[in-house]
Amino acid sequence: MYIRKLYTLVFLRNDTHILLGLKKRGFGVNKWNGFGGKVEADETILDAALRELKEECCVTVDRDNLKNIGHLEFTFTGEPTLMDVRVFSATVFEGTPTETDEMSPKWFPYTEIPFEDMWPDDVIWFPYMLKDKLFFGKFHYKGYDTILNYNVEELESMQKFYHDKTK
Ligand SMILES: Nc1ncnc2c1[nH]c(=O)n2[C@H]1C[C@H](O)[C@@H](COP(=O)(O)OP(=O)(O)OP(=O)(O)O)O1
Repeated sequence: MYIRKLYTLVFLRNDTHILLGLKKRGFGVNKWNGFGGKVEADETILDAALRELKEECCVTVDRDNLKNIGHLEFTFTGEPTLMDVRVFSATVFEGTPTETDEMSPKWFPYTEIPFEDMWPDDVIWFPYMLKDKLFFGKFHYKGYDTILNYNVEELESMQKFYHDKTK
């Protein structure tokens, strides 16, 4: 039985590029990733996603333009925590992505995503996101560099996925 901790992860995209941020401190330092973090006790997942995006790269997204596109679960050998990461994407946003204390943002063409400097799982599930498919990925790590086993599947609908999950 794991202790589930909720996180958000937001990607801004256009037809050719995706915005990633280089993490400047803390968990995942020096890795490129989307923008996100822990969901606080007093906020909804959507509110947390919007807050983290603003805090980390100074961009705001209207909540109607933030689409839940995937669900990721990470477990680690010998650790009681399950990281439950809700993945979002937006193509419409306000503001210019700007460096903050936590993240340094940069647009990458889809053909030049720096997977060698990202979490090892990203190269496995990014193709679903880039093909606009909904997805559920589960990864079990030894430490933070080695994936011991994983499964990724395409989903029909996020609503159905969460509905079925709570049955
Ligand atoms: N393996 C993997 N692949 C892709 N994305 C992630 C991981 N592990 C992760 O943690 N993440 C994502 C999930 C979150 O968006 C961040 C981690 O959030 P974190 O920076 O720890 O949370 P904050 O609330 O911002 O933390 P503080 O620095 O404020 O304490 O990475």
